[in-house]
Amino acid sequence: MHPTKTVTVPTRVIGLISGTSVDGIDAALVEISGSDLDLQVGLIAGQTYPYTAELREKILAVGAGVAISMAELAAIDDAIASAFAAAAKNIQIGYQPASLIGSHGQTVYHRPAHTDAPNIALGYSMQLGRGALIAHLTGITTVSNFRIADINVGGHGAPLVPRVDAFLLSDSDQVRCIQNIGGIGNVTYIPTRGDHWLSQIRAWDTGPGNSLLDLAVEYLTDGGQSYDENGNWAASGVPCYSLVEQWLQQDYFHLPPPKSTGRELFGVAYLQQCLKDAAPYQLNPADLLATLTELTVGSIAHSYRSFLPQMPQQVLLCGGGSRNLYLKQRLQLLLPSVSVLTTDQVGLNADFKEAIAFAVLAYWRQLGLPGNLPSATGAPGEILLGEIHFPPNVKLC
Ligand SMILES: Nc1ncnc2c1ncn2[C@@H]1O[C@H](COP(=O)(O)OP(=O)(O)OP(=O)(O)O)[C@@H](O)[C@H]1O
Ligand SMILES: CC(=O)N[C@H]1[C@@H]2OC[C@@H](O2)[C@@H](O)[C@@H]1O[C@H](C)C(=O)O
Repeated sequence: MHPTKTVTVPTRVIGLISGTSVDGIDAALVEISGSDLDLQVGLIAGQTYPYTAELREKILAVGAGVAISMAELAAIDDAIASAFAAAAKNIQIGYQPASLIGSHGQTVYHRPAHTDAPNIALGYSMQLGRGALIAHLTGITTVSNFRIADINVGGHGAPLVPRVDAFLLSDSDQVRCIQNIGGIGNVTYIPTRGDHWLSQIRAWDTGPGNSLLDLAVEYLTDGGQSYDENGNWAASGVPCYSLVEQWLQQDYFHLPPPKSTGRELFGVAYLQQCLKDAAPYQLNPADLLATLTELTVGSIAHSYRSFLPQMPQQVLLCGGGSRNLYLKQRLQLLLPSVSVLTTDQVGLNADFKEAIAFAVLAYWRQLGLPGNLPSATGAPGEILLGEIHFPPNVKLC
């Protein structure tokens, strides 16, 4: 795993992703130069484009296992691609246009190898919003379907952001953990830059981020609210530690990395079980939210203690959960020796980091550079990620 020296010219790229919260499309218009240790990314514009309520509901239903026909699947795939293409067009308004798009798409299913299908050697992960249609609608070369190459060689295909974290957020003095708190949480542990630092990086999905909290808020408000702004509601409650301890016994938290997960595990059925477990304690809504927050931060702290080679000096939060002040405060209490900050505080936008990462992954694909980190995904080696789709105006030969 040797950093390479590739001569590059600054490239304007759009990164697109809708994550496991299914709250909308994060779009980042960036200017990228360099390749690895000299990688530089300037964020020109970042915007979230919410899905229509109808499309969001369909996506959540498909993700939750509701049966649909192949024709309906194709229609959802194309509706997502059209929404992604519209986001890509919109983010460029008023700026020099981009020459490349990196689109993660929308995950609707993720099954790591040997989970629920012990005899199948390869995992399965499905992201909708086909890149070919995005390229067709925008006229811009589009890289998509990033996870499949890693999965095809036996990796989890997730998390994929760690290699980007490594080159944008490593430091010569500080050992860092980059902790994303989206629907699902994931960490990238980065030792200080030095000999073999890249091969010493560790990364995995820590478990629930906001997924259970959001579902609980929706349940408690009868669909009136979709999340707990700043964690204010949870902050007015008291966590039930016996429940948190009970929930932390769950297998996933004890599985050694590399590991990945999704709403298939930490989704509606999981929350229903949590509500059943909580019934004897007669928690009020605020206590329930405080307890679920404690599960998120407890699972993060537990996984650091169990699986990191050493505690970091800094944890840099990103993703929507980094705005949840109560959650951040609770995490700081559980990690007293660590400074809990956000990636904003070291110059990388915490809301658009994932979108930026998929712009970088597309750029690396175009340069012929690998995008995965084998220590993060469990793949046997580095590999090129993403399928390239050319727009109709490009001469193919
Ligand atoms: N001000 C806020 N206060 C509390 N929570 C917030 C705030 N803003 C966003 N969030 C939480 O962040 C979530 C969205 O986070 P994000 O967009 O990072 O998730 P995602 O990218 O969909 O997920 P993943 O990273 O798992 O793919 C919201 O659903 C909400 O729970
Ligand atoms: C299958 C899938 O979409 N996984 C997401 C999810 O959301 C957070 C966590 O679980 C992470 O593993 C991944 O996304 C980021 C962008 C990644 O691949 O690094």
